[in-house]
Amino acid sequence: MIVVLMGYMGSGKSTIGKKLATLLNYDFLDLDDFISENENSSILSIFKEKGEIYFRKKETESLKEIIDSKENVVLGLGGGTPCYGNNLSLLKNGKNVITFYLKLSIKNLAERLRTERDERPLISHLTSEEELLEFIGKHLFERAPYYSQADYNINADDKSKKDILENILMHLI
Ligand SMILES: Nc1ncnc2c1ncn2[C@@H]1O[C@H](COP(=O)(O)OP(=O)(O)O)[C@@H](O)[C@H]1O
Ligand SMILES: O=C(O)C1=C[C@@H](OP(=O)(O)O)[C@@H](O)[C@H](O)C1
Ligand SMILES: [Mg+2]
Repeated sequence: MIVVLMGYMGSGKSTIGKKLATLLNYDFLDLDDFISENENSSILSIFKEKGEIYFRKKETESLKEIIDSKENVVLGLGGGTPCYGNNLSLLKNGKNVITFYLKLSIKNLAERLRTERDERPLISHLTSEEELLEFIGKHLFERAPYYSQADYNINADDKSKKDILENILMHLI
């Protein structure tokens, strides 16, 4: 089985994904890290030096490779992954792929991302709190229709990591 976590930047895909993998005794794969390692470059540098279109191409190629070749892994996507190209179809049609959307409010996301903008090229330029809130609001409105097609929507707003993990595990066991 491939357990996939999707959701907006800062929703906890990487953090929860690692813990979930440990609990399931699966390997954890973070799509961003997979791309970074293959490209020998940080996500921020890939965006800066090669541009977002290049990143999106690598993102789709990497997703395909993982879905075709891995088993018993938890996969944390990037925030944009389900919203580009045929990525969502790859996930929905993948054999033994189960998808979870970590769903958080704009307010919760902004609180987390306020201190974590530097490594995230799409928001690193936003300086004021109002700008960040406005950006997330519009962006999430565009992306939510993709995220909500996950097999399970997990309410992660104000929830502890433990609560979120229990909720996910409930659907897996
Ligand atoms: N349930 C939670 N409660 C509080 N903070 C959390 C929770 N889940 C994740 N975080 C924190 O939110 C930040 C973003 O998490 P991260 O896993 O990097 O998100 P993503 O990979 O979805 O962008 C990190 O600082 C992480 O420690
Ligand atoms: O939302 C996005 O389009 C992106 C989210 C990032 O991953 P996280 O969601 O882990 O921050 C990373 O893939 C890249 O910066 C683009
Ligand atoms: Mg991440």
